Amino acid sequence: MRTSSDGDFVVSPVEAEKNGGNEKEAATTQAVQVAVNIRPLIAMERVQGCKDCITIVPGEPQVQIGHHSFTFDYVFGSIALPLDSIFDKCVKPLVEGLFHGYNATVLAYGQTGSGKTYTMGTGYTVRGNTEGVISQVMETIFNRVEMLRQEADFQLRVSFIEILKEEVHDLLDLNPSSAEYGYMGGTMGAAFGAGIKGLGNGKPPIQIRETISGGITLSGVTEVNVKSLEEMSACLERGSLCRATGSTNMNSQSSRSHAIFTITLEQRRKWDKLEDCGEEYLCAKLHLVDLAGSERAKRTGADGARFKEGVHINKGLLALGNVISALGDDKKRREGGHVPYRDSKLTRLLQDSLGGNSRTVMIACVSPADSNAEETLNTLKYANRARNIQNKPTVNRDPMAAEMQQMRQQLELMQAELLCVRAGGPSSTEVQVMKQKIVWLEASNMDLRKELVEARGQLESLAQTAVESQVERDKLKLKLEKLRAGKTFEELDEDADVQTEGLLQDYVTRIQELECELLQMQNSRFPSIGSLRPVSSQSSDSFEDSVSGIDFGGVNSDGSIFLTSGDSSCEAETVVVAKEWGRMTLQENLDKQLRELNIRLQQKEAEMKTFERFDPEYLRLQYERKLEELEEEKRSLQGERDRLIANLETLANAADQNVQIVQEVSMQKRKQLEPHTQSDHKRFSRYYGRKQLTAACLLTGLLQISVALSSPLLSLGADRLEKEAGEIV
Ligand SMILES: Nc1ncnc2c1ncn2[C@@H]1O[C@H](COP(=O)(O)OP(=O)(O)OP(=O)(O)O)[C@@H](O)[C@H]1O
Repeated sequence: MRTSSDGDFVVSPVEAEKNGGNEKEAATTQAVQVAVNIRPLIAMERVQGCKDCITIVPGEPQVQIGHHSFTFDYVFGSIALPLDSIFDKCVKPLVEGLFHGYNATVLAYGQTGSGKTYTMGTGYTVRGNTEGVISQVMETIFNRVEMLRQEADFQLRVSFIEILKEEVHDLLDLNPSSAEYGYMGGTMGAAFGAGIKGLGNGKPPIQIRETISGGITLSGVTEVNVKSLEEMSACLERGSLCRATGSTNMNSQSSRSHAIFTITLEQRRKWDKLEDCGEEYLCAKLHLVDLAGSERAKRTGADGARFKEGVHINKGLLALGNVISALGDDKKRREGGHVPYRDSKLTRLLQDSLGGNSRTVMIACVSPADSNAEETLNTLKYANRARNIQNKPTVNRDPMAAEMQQMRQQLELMQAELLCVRAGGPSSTEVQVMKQKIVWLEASNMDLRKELVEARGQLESLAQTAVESQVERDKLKLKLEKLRAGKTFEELDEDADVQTEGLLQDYVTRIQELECELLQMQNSRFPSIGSLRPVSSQSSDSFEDSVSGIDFGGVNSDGSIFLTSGDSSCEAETVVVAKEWGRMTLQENLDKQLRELNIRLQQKEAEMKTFERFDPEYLRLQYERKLEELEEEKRSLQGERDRLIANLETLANAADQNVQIVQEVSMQKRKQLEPHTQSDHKRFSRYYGRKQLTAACLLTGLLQISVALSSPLLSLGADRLEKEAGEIV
């Protein structure tokens, strides 16, 4: 992992490979970055005639000391990168990461007097050194907060502690406990020590604790909420003044403790900006660590308290070195070897920063003086090992806060829905569901409508067939009436076209009238026919039997038919009545079918209206069932029609025989009447001729009905009968 040109962390292919090619792991594992900061020779060193013992490879982050060569992530100072670019190159990306929820640590390490405090700016005074990393961090954070104020609410807290002789001290506690008082060696301690002495506030000492998620926290530490750069700077200055410092031969103001200035950044995304990043609550910490410098008592000249401090400092740094070694050893790490974090308070506190949930940069501060060459070499070796440490920074979300946010979002959604419902509208989700349902229902409704139109078309076609049959029936009936009235076939043909047109126009009214008429005829004139009328299911045999059992009378003066028994001279009238009866039957059947079809059509329309309210799948099934029923009925009707045609054929055969009988009778009558007077003969011939004509016309009409019902067989019979009728005329 190295920084890209714009300062963001990137994973190098080598590191990805090191992580077993696991992209996800590679993306979340980052090595500790190490920068070497070579301060210039200070006045004291110059006075001592020290020489620069560090060589820098131009353009490369490489340093050489003696015959040792080291490569780091960055090298600052001397002819390398300018010192003031440390923040931009190393620390700024960490500050950016802080706003994305990543913990970060900047750790300054080095021998005493190597420039750690100077670099970090932990010895900050508002009027003093403002060039250190911390002051730039603070400035950058507040600039960024100002920039993002529209998107999120930020809360900043700072804490400042030092670890002195394995004790954690709160540098921001205005009322330190008596236990802490004794260690107040800094400016502040000197200033306020007398006032505080013996006035312990009973506050329990700061303790290092591990959270459930494995993070390290300090219980009992003072966290100051800061709202401005000034407030934060004041905290830094206050803590810096309280920090234990002391004068040694190596550094007139040597830090006698490890100091950790921690900035905690909490951010809550504003509701309307949540979509941008998807994170509602983030909390990250930036530890700015200024370690006490390693020292050699011989060189620092420390004795007494200073010596003891030095021992503790070195002890802590040794523990840190062991942790770095353990973490930096690939083999040990793979084997899950023990990392001695608990060996010191320093390592315990830096547990997250080294090998844990943090992005970490170590700034190894070194003196270029040849007098410090041995310590510098040790520092570089130490730093070089730290480069192998792999951290696993993760975005810090507060699970409780995330859950709270989820609930808050739900609440807001429900409130919005409630408002919407109160305003009379359904919820947005419901609207979506309803819209989809409407689209689907409209499509299925359209299909059903199409099917309905087709079904109506079929029904209309059937109705049209029935109408045509009825029209044909009317025409035949009219012809029959005209023949009865004494008109010839030629006269009938002349009138046919005009009358057909008229018949079609008056179809509906005429058919009703004719039906009534026929009914009246049945009831008043031919009561016995009622007993002969076959039902549609009656067999042709029974029908034939019924017909053969009738004795027909004759024709009344008005042309109507009457019944009598045993009069052979009226057999022609029998045929006429039989044909009339057959035609009536057919007519009635057709009427019945038409009525049934109309009823079914009405039922279907009613059903369709009902079905529109139901589930489309249910409608489809219902409709399929109905279609099957219709198909079945259609087949039944076709069977019925076939049976009727067969009946008519039988009737036609019977009529054929009757015509033959009529002819024979006619011949006999003619022979008998030959001797009578011419006038009688003419009258007699005219009378029988008219009857025969009537019979022939009826036969023709009857067979035309058959033609209308698509019976090719009867069509042939019709031609023959017509021909015969012509001969009779
Ligand atoms: N980059 C620099 N330019 C000029 N002077 C520097 C630089 N870095 C450090 N110094 C000077 O070197 C001296 C030692 O610096 P500093 O106190 O920061 O060292 P230190 O590593 O913190 O020492 P200790 O561990 O004893 O606290 C100081 O006088 C400081 O002003």
